[in-house]
Amino acid sequence: MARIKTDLCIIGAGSGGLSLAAGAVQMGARVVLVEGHKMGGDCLNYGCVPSKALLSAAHVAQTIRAGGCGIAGAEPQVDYAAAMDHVRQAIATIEPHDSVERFEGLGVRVIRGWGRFTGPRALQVGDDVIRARRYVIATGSRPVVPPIPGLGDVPYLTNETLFDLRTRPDHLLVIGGGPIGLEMAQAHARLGAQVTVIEGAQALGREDAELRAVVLDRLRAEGVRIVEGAAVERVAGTGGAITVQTGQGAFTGTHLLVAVGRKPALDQLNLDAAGVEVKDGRLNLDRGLRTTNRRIYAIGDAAGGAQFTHLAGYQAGVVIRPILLGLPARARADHIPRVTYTDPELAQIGQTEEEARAAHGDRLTVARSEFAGNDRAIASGRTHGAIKVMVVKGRPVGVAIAGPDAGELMAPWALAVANGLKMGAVAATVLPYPTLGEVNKRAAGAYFSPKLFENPWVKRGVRLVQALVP
Ligand SMILES: Cc1cc2nc3c(=O)[nH]c(=O)nc-3n(C[C@H](O)[C@H](O)[C@H](O)COP(=O)(O)OP(=O)(O)OC[C@H]3O[C@@H](n4cnc5c(N)ncnc54)[C@H](O)[C@@H]3O)c2cc1C
Ligand SMILES: NC(=O)c1ccc[n+]([C@@H]2O[C@H](COP(=O)([O-])OP(=O)(O)OC[C@H]3O[C@@H](n4cnc5c(N)ncnc54)[C@H](O)[C@@H]3O)[C@@H](O)[C@H]2O)c1
Repeated sequence: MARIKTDLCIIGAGSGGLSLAAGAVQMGARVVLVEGHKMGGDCLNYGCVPSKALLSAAHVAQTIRAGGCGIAGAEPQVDYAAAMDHVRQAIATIEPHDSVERFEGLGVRVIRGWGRFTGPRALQVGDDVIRARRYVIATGSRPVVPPIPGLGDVPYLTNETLFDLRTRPDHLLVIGGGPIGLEMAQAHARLGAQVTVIEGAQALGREDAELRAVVLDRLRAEGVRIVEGAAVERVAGTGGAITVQTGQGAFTGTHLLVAVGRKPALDQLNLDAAGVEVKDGRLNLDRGLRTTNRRIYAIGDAAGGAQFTHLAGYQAGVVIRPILLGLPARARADHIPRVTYTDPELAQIGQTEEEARAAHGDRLTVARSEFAGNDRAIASGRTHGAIKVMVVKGRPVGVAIAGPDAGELMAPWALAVANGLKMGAVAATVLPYPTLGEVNKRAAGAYFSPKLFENPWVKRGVRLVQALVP
């Protein structure tokens, strides 16, 4: 048995743990990183990377199928196993960046095994006991498996097994119309599968109602069946013929994907022994992401908030301040963007129109711009969608974009919201023509144009100057 003393022990080598380990060791701390399964965690192995790689394969198929700009469409020859090879290739290309070798090269001590607290300052991994000045729980999340009668008896998929498929499902049933469900629904439909999404409430229910509809309409137009308000009553069948019985009828498919959310992975940590309080499956954290044990912090999906790789990375930057430098830190949430990578993409930062209206009432102005009015979108035949900017006292409090490259278009708004910039900062930019990015400037312009063009004082002033100034 080895007794290891260190400054910082990070449990989980996923998006959050790796960011923190790389930052902390390069700033001079002694760092131990504990990983029980695959380096890179969910994002690399079962999440962002495989899902975006499969969506890209599906995008190629759809581009061929749809044609456009004067080019006739044709049914693409889809080799599902080859598309999954592309997924594997994408993972393999990124893998070295997250590998044990790279992190050991940086000076991190990487220990492979599952970590379990045996006391307030002791973590056991196999035969090793780690005594650290500070610990960070970065153990991610696991798929929620809802207590649906019969589910345990059918061979269902989750994001952890979906990317192992080598043969395209003939008919994929998806329970859950969140980002996982819809991204994978569109990917599979474009690769030639029949797809039915069964959603208990509203698909993409947290998103801006108007722009959510833009995405759902497109998916439906491409043949994805989306049944909303369908409470699942039971599941039955065998591989190849699985039936999901809902309040809205029964749906039978060949495969079933369960995508109804993910819960923090805390079970294995024996948190009681460490004096870390957990309530309803969530850690009790202060605003600086510290648990009820002052030596233990949590970041990423394990922290129990929104679940995004960039959020985990941001939170790594938050906890590094108190842990390494003894400085106070507070985690913000208002400036974290999110994107659902369907086509069109749906991107959001801050408040949706509904949330902003509830919070700010008449003080809210919604400035908008349509892709149909953007010259680049017109030239490339991708005119579906719009941007809405929720503005209070001249500052954006929320931005929602549905349309081509919506995620990329969020960049200036992420800058504005993070730094408290006013609409004038976006309106004052000069952007290359023709770019999709001009929708952002157009939306900012739309905020100012009533103030400028519908203002009688401005008109009077202009008339006066024209009459009096020689
Ligand atoms: C299908 C899918 C698509 C997604 N797409 C996106 C996207 O496009 N953009 C985005 O921002 N986010 C996306 N996400 C979310 C993103 O993957 C997560 O938010 C992110 O991975 C969280 O990082 P993390 O470090 O908290 O956890 P993880 O990356 O999951 O890492 C946790 C690690 O901890 C390890 N671990 C757990 N318990 C222990 C223990 N006791 N001891 C040792 N090790 C342990 C695990 O093995 C794992 O490697 C997606 C998720 C899914 C499922
Ligand atoms: N592009 C991205 O950033 C991205 C992509 C995928 C996943 N993620 C993250 O991963 C996490 C998990 O994603 P997700 O889509 O599984 O979860 P989610 O919680 O976002 O969506 C789950 C959906 O399933 C529905 N649902 C729940 N129980 C149900 C039931 N019994 N029957 C029918 N419908 C039911 C919910 O109403 C909800 O619409 C999310 O936090 C998400 O942010 C992010």
